[in-house]
Amino acid sequence: MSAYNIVSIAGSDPSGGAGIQADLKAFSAHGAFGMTVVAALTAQSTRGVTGVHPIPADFVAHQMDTLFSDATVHAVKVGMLGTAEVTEAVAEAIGRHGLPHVVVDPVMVAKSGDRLLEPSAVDALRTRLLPRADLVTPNLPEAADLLGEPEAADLAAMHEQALRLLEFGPRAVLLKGGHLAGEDCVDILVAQGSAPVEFRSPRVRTRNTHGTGCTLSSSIAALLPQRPDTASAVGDAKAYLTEALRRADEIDAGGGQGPVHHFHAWWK
Ligand SMILES: Nc1ncnc2c1ncn2[C@@H]1O[C@H](COP(=O)(O)OP(=O)(O)O)[C@@H](O)[C@H]1O
Ligand SMILES: Cc1ncc(COP(=O)(O)OP(=O)(O)O)c(N)n1
Repeated sequence: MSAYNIVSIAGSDPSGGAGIQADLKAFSAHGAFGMTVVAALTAQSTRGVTGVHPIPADFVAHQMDTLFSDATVHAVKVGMLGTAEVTEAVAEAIGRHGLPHVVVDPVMVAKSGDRLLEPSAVDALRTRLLPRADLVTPNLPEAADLLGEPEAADLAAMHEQALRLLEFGPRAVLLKGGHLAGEDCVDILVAQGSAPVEFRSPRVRTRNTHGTGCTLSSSIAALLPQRPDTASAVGDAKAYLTEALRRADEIDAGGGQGPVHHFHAWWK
């Protein structure tokens, strides 16, 4: 019997590399039982997003209420929400159900450049959802958008922005540095009352980085109930992701930017 039920509240990526499909794979890879609340549909392949179809906010809330009135949930990962209405409904239901270990990946734009959150929803994300998050995991463009300032260009600026993001109310911020140039990919974890922690991994030279943010945040959500603290969950999740990137070229899911290898530890 699996000890942990982890829920992904996120969008669907039919190509399987990001969104709820990636989240379920990452949950499973970490020995957790995955559940989903579908918050948006996309038409998407490794070459990009060709369409977004929102789910009515009341039906997203209905999925949450139905699931949480039955199952015990040990952690939650929130990803693509698409609209302000869905963002508000998810934030409200998280509060109403008192969900534990809430990891928010504030998905705004895919690596292909396609917009996944309508611009008018950024305020709801900032003011309604972030205060309910135990951990928020923006990449550099998302952090800049949330703060309304230019993207951090070095580690010092990343530290400053991570601390300013804490002021929106999450208990911790993991600012991801994959978009900075350099031999290493460095992410910074800050939390109220503790010293910042840097997580550094060698940059893997692969084109197949689709879904790295989804995979990292869902791995952290799966590990939080299994680890003594957030830093330990982040460190183990990043090590898993780095290996998934090293083995990414073994998967052939299309002709564009492909997925990471979620099951690198099992498939020989
Ligand atoms: N080529 C790479 N090699 C190793 N780690 C990477 C690589 N690209 C991104 N990462 C790591 O993947 C995670 C997500 O990356 P990032 O690109 O910053 O966010 P997103 O996928 O949301 O755009 C971070 O831990 C980052 O350091
Ligand atoms: C449905 C869906 N959700 C999220 C994303 C973005 O995922 P992310 O992990 O940030 O990866 P990239 O798109 O940046 O490669 C998505 N594309 N689709």
